[in-house]
Amino acid sequence: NDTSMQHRNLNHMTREERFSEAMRRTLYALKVLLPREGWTPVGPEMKYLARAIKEFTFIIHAGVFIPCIMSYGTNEQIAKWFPLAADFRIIGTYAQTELGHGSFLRGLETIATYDRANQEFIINCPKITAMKWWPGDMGKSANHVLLMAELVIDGKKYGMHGFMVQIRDLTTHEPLPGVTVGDIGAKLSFESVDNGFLYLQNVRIPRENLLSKLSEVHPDGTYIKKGNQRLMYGSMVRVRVNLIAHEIVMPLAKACTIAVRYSAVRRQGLINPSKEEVPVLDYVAQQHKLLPQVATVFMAHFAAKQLVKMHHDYSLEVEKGNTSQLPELHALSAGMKACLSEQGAAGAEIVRRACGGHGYSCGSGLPFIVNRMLATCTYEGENTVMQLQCARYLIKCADQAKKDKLTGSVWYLSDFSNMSCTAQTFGDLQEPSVLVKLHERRAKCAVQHAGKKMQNMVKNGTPAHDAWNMMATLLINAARAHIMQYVVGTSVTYISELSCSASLKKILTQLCALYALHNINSNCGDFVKFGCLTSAQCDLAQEAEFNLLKQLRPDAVGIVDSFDFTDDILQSCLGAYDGNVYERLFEWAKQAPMNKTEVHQDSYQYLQPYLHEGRDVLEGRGRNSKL
Ligand SMILES: CCCCCCCCCCC/C=C/C(=O)SCCNC(=O)CCNC(=O)[C@H](O)C(C)(C)COP(=O)(O)OP(=O)(O)OC[C@H]1O[C@@H](n2cnc3c(N)ncnc32)[C@H](O)[C@@H]1OP(=O)(O)O
Ligand SMILES: Cc1cc2nc3c(=O)[nH]c(=O)nc-3n(C[C@H](O)[C@H](O)[C@H](O)COP(=O)(O)OP(=O)(O)OC[C@H]3O[C@@H](n4cnc5c(N)ncnc54)[C@H](O)[C@@H]3O)c2cc1C
Repeated sequence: NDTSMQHRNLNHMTREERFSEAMRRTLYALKVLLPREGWTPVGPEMKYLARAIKEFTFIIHAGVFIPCIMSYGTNEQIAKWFPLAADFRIIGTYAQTELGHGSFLRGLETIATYDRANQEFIINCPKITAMKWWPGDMGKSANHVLLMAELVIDGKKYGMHGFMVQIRDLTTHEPLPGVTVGDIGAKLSFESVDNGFLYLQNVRIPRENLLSKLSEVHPDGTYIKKGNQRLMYGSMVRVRVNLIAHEIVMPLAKACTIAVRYSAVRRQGLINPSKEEVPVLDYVAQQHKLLPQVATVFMAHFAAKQLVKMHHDYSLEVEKGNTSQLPELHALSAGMKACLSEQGAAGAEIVRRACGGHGYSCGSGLPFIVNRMLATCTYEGENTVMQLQCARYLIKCADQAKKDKLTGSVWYLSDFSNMSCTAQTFGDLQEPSVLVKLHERRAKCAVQHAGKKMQNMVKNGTPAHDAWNMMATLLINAARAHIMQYVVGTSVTYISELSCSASLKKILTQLCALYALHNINSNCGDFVKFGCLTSAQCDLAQEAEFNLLKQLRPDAVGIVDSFDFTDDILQSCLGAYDGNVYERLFEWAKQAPMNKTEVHQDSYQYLQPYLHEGRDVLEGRGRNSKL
């Protein structure tokens, strides 16, 4: 309720106004509202902010830069930089992606060469493709970067390492010598974020600025490895784990809230010709668009909670020196980020489109959400690349399953029990245990199918890397199937263990079944091809989904109300709690800058001459037509 936190109408602001407004609001929130004993920029308050502020700055500073200091810094380096970063006395970003490389990290070209005589690293972008490009907060805000660069000592390359590099003067904010930095220009979304470019030319930093938890360089240039070098990729794992809740579940919940509320208000057309116009939410076609997306919000939320717990437990083990969980966590986080961002972004567009013309208006709040969710499919690991990383792990596990009993998220790959489905009615197919088994079997068959195809190609003389490349689409499907069985399985377990009222558990169970059935019906080719379902059972699966839509329709608005977004957070004329859609749309449109004058001044410049001529024609005064 603090007016300083209330959103102004972002759609009627320029990009620079939005950049300034987001910075003002974020700093106000962080500096005024939140500091409490033990506050940290990655604590629960940040989660509140991520929910409450439609556009805020310093996402990378708080969500990536600071956690990286904790992950890659020694205790001394943490003691030095964490307090400065937590109090915003330094503003940082995570500068890894380059103009020429983002996915293939071994191809990064920025070099950090050790200068033994001066005990410094010389940072250099040897050519334009080495320039850092995309990091958030880097164009105009950050004065430091956590620079990911190839470490070179005496001409020998040691791979990607993290370096703390100051890029702007802490007083004047001017770029330092050797630093060319700026904003990369307009993007599909994240208008308020200054994603930037950074060209470093022979910038010198002290030896102590190599973040040295995992490796260090002694004054004489001796390189010491201190841990599993794959932990150098740990920041990306953490962000992939965290972004699911904040950048996928939360925005999709907002979009569903808007679309379901609007669909309950919007009357359009007739179902029974003898009755009055119906709310579009009464159309089964509309329920089929909206309710599976509502279900996705809950299931992705439950699965993300499990992943966050797994990441937390893994982090505790890493502190003890045990990194054995890293391969599974990497595969799961990469796969979850890719598959849920794909589902979430597609789902947000489905519900936007379900709102007709007003869903195309920025006043609905939906285009903002859709465009922003599209970015989740690219950043923090482009989805295709992430799905292939997940598949790489699955293929290895499938081989291992032939001789070992697997555990963890891949346990089903060594489950050779009879998994045939005996469902005879659509009710049988709404049973959580049946749905879990179906998803496990489909995933196991998809992984084995891709693996078998590649093995056969290699047996016939195809090089393994070519077989991998040619079967990539099957591998990606296997990764998706694996994640779907993980989401369904963890959600069923989570709901069964949830202590809540029977009526709430019934609704959550129905939503879980809806999510699973919608996934089956959207991928029934796999389920039939792998013998999981007969054609007749596929019909029952569709019947089961339609039955759940009917059961959930009466509670649809109550379910999205439970997300408890305020009108200020939603910023939507269609999704406001009072349902006064038309009055809100009209008021919103009238505030558009285009309407600040009755006649737009450019009309006088370009249109007026023709208007006069038009009047002459209308009043019978001919004119020499030159047309
Ligand atoms: C309150 C805060 C809320 C959070 C809100 C967040 C908002 C987000 C805003 C947006 C921020 C965006 C930031 C960015 O985009 S940062 C840049 C992200 N970039 C990437 O993700 C790059 C993706 N590419 C890679 O990770 C690697 O290049 C790739 C893994 C694809 C390949 O690496 P490499 O060639 O070195 O490895 P291989 O494929 O050959 O595999 C080698 C082995 O290493 C294992 N591996 C790979 N990655 C990891 C990892 N991350 N962790 C652990 N292990 C890993 C891989 O499995 C191989 O193992 P095996 O040999 O055993 O199979
Ligand atoms: C909004 C936003 C914010 C970002 N913030 C940051 C940030 O703060 N810090 C940072 O360092 N970076 C950031 N990035 C950059 C982001 O991490 C990269 O864009 C991402 O990693 C993808 O890399 P790329 O852009 O080089 O695409 P590429 O890797 O070039 O991908 C291009 C295409 O090639 C395909 N492809 C690539 N490799 C393979 C493969 N092995 N197999 C099959 N297909 C492949 C991809 O699937 C894709 O379709 C941000 C990007 C965006 C959009």
